[in-house]
Amino acid sequence: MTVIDVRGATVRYDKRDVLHGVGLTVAEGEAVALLGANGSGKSTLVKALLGLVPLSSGQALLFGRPTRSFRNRSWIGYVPQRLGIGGGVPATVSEVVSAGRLARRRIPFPATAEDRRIVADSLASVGLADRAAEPVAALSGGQQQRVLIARALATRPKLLVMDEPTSGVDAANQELFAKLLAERLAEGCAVLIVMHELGPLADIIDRAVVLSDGHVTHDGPLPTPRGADGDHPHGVLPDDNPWSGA
Ligand SMILES: Nc1ncnc2c1ncn2[C@@H]1O[C@H](COP(=O)(O)OP(=O)(O)OP(=O)(O)O)[C@@H](O)[C@H]1O
Repeated sequence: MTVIDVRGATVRYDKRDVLHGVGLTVAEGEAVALLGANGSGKSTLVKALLGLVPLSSGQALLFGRPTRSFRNRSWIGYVPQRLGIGGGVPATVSEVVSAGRLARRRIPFPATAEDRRIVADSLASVGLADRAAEPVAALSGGQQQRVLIARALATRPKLLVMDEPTSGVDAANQELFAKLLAERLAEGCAVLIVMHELGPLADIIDRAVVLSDGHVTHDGPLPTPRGADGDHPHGVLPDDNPWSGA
C-alpha cells in the first residue's frame, strides 16, 4: 500500500516557490530518507505532506486520501524539527509522551490503563523510563529529543514522519533508535525521515530522496556522499550540497 504519495507539489512562501513540482512516495513497511542541503525544502515538503503548509499546486495523499480530508490522525506519529520542548512548559516527561495518545482517546475521557502502559513502554524504548516524573525542562537537549520520539511512538502509528529526529542524540541512543525503527518497519509501519547525519540509521533505510533548491535530484538507493571514507560511507553528511558528486 502507498502510504505517502506526493505529486507535483509546489509550495510558495512570500511569492517565492521553495518546492517546484516535487514527487515523493513511501510504501507500507518502507523507510525513506529525505536528504539535502540546508534550505533545500525538506521541512517544507514534510509540512506540506501533513497539511501544515498549503500546496500552491500538486497534491499530497496520505493512505490514498488527500491530506486535507484525511481524518485518521492517530495513524501518524510526527517528530517536528528540533525546536526544544521549551523551558517554560511545566509538564513532566510522562505528560509530554501522553500527548501522543490524545488522538487515540475520546476527549475528555481519562487515560486508560492501556494508555499508561503504552506511554511507559514508549519511554522505556528510548531509555528514559526512570525520568518519567521529572519536568521535561530538567532534561538535556538530546534527552528532550528522545521524549519527542517517545511521544510519536506512543501514538502506535502506521506512519512515522520525523524531521531530524536524532539531532543532538548521542551515538548509543542513535543505535537504540535504529533498532526501534527496524521493529516498527517489520510491523509494516512506513517511515519518512529527514536527516543530515545518517549514522546507524543508514542500515535501515530502503531508499533516499534528495532535494536541491526545491527539486528532487535523486530518488533511489542511498547515495554515497562526496569525499566519504569508504569504511563509513554514511557517516557525517556535510551541509554544502553534499550530493553533487554522488
Ligand atoms: N515560514 C516560512 N516563510 C518564508 N520562507 C520560509 C518559511 N519556511 C521556510 N522558508 C524558506 O523555504 C526554504 C526551504 O526551507 P526548509 O525549512 O524547507 O529547508 P530544509 O531543507 O528543511 O532546511 P534545513 O536542512 O536547514 O532544516 C528556505 O529558503 C527557507 O528560507
